[in-house]
Amino acid sequence: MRFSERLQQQVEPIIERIYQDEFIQGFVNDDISTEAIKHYLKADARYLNEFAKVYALLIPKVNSKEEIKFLVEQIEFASSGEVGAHQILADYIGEPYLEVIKDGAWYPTADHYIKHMYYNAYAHEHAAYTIAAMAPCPYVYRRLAQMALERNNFSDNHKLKEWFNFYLKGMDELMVYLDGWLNDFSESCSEAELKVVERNFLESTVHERNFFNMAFTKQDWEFEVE
Ligand SMILES: Cc1ncc(CN)c(N)n1
Repeated sequence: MRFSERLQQQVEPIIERIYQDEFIQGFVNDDISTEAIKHYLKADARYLNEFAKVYALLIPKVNSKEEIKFLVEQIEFASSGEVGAHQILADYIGEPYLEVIKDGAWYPTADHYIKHMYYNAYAHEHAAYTIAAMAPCPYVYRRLAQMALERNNFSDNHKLKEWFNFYLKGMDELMVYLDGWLNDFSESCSEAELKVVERNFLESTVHERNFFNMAFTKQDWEFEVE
């Protein structure tokens, strides 16, 4: 079994838990609170902006023109293309997207997650450490979309079906690339290095779960600012 497949098998129980948690069940049942969606959008708009910048940090770590082009395309997608998925949620709650995200914030869980990626980008020269921390981002969303669309027969009136469709279609090429990088690394690195990379993937999958729960519970910092 290839390394990427082993990782994906390992995180399947975590993704099943994410699917069963209140946030995604709210999407499946087309019944999620406006406040939870707003919290998610405020956090995710910031997260995707930084996620795009983490891709930029990978450019000096790769060599071929093709890899550079791929990273540039992903910067474009994370910073602009994925707004399409956010727009579906803004339409669902009937509020203008830019208004919702204008006072976005780094809530504790989102903050922890993005720092996990930045740490790996700066602490390790090889791109695989960062890629392993980033790969659950598209992988978990595509898997959730597959689960939701396979397990439910959504009616044409289901308002959040489009959100699942967005992530079902858009992630394939990206996953082929990320898996390829991880598999190449796994063939040349030591056991100890592989353990760190594996852990990064697992930790980010847990971060994905925490991020949805952060939105559902409207998590915030517990201190007052003057
Ligand atoms: C936190 C998070 N993780 C993943 C995705 C899907 N790219 C996202 N928009 N936000």
